[in-house]
Parts: sequence; structure tokens; C-alpha cells
Amino acid sequence: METPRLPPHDGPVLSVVDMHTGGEPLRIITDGYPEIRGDTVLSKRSYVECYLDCLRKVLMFEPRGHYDMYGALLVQSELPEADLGVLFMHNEGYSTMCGHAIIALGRYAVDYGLVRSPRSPETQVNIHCPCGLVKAFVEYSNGKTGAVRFHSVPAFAFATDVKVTVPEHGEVKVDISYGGAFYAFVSAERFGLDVRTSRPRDLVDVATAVTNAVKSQVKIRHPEHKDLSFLYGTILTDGKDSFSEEPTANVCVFADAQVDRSPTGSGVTARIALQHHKGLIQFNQTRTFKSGAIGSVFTGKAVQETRCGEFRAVVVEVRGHAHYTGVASFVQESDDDLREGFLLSPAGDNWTSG
Ligand SMILES: O=C(O)[C@H]1NCC[C@@H]1O
Repeated sequence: METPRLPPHDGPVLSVVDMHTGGEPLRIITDGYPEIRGDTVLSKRSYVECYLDCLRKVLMFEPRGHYDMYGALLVQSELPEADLGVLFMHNEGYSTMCGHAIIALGRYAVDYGLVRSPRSPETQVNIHCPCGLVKAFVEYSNGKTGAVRFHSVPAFAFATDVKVTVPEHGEVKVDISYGGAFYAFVSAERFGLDVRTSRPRDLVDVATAVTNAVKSQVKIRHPEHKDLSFLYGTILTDGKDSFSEEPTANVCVFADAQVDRSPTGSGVTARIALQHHKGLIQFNQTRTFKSGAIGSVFTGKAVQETRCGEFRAVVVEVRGHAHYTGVASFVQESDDDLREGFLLSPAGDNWTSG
């Protein structure tokens, strides 16, 4: 088959492979970025933030992306044991961990030959994220990749029952936990809402108000690096934290009021660390987590005890499925006033339509 002809354009062509994990998009950027400087994956994250942010907007924003688009930029890792390094991007900037992306990238790395000699029944792919090394285990048989499970960086409960004042809601108690990124957790019931049935706009507004309150009233600190020391978002839950065979639902609102369609891999990691800290789940008890937005599922379990600085931590395993949706080459024309991208806020009455 002939390679499709590129349309008229000026400047670089950005090539991507698009996937989704439990409905959450992942745009894997495979070509077109200039050299990304920095000795470490974390310093490369600062470099793209400072010097190449216009490319994030081109690929994440409309008309090539949308408000809730998510991207992964493959970079060189400084760790000899890493198969690849990655930077994550969204509607506001660059995150430090992304579980749904790891699930997609695990498949991508095997399918696109980033790991040599894949093995059945599982191939290990070491992915160096800004938060550290994450180990993905990709089901592989008869030349085909399948489900992916991953072991994340040490996850820990940072603070529980923290009181913050949320405008229009008064004093609210939240838990703050780390799963490669920090999240605030609170039951949607506290606001008279339900993560599965309430209007998305109401859930997003409440979660955003909680995020803003925590950001302004609580000092978040990661023991190992100041670049990891920030609140990424708020996860509203159905409050079902004690272990049960029944799935528990949550909705994650992160970055600039961006909504995760999936159950959130780093959120599941942080939530299990919190549940384990509270004695609500034991090692190797597998819990199912459901996205309140579209009902897609991940499973998760705490598999090992560890430490992160002064915190008692756990290694969490998360498992899910990713699928390919396409490949694309994006271009810009210099006379296009909208070439750099724009965003329209999508908050709506229903999660899905059509
Ligand atoms: O699965 C995750 O961890 C991510 N999904 C979007 C927000 C988080 O980075």
C-alpha cells in the first residue's frame, strides 16, 4: 500500500499512534519533536515545559485533540534497565505518572519492537516515567499482545482526614494519597452526589473546588523530589473502600478539570495504598475499580511492602486493557490562525451521547 501523501504544510510533521485504555485516550508521539535536552527523564519534563510547550498544545488541543486528550512522548531514559522513557501530557501541562498510558505503552512497546525477543505468556517492559521506573507485564501469545498489568512506584497515604474549607461546601475532610502522582480522595456522597449517576458538570465542579482548596491549604511534599510535590487532581468515590468482591466506582478530575474516562491507573494505585494504610484491604486481595464516567474497569491489589522516605509504602499492581484506534501525521500551515490549537470547555449534562 502507498503511504498517504502529506497535505501542504509548513514546519515539522508530528507522527502519532492513537490508543485508548478503558476509554481514556492516549496519543503516543512517535516522531516530529526536536531534541529533548536533559540528563534525566524528570529534567526532560522541565525542558519540554519550558521550551516545547507549543507542541503539546498543537497535539492535545482542538482541532487535532480535545479538552480531555492525553499524550505520551517517548524519550531516552538514563536508566540502563529501562526499555523506554516517557513524558505524559494533558490539557494543562505534564504529569508525573499515568497508569492508563502504561497499559497502552506496554502493548505498544512489544508490538512496535521496543523490546527485543518478546516472551510468552508475558513480556516485561520497563517504562521510566517522571515518577520513577514502572514495570509493565504484557500478555503475549501467538505473536499477539493482550492485557497489561504493571507494578508502580512506591505508593503511600500522605495524610488522612485533612480538613479543608471548600467554598459553598464548608469544611470537608479529604484523604491525600500518592500513586506516582498525588490525589485528594473524598466520597461524592459528602456533596449529595453519586459518581455513577450525577451530572458530570456537578462532579467536575465539586472535584475542581476540592483540588483548589487542597492546593491552597495543604503543603504536599514527596520525600524524594520537589518536582513530584504537587496535587494532580481529586478522585470522587462511591465510598466503598472496605474490601469486597463488588466493584467500587470513582471519577478522577485532574489537571485543568480534565476527566479521566478510565478508572485511573495512578488513582487506583493511590487508592489501594490508602485502603491498605487504613487496614481495609490486605496484600493480594484483588479489587475491581470502575470508572464512574463510562463503566470501564481496572483491577488492583497491593503486592509488596516497601518505603518511600519516611512513609510506609506499598507496591501496587494494576491491570487493564488498551486498544489501538489509529495512526496519524499532523501538520500545520503558517497561514492558519488556529494552528497552535484552542480549547472549548466541555462540561455537560451527560457522560455520553449518541
Ligand atoms: O490512569 C492514569 O493514571 C491517568 N489517566 C489520566 C489521569 C492519570 O494520569
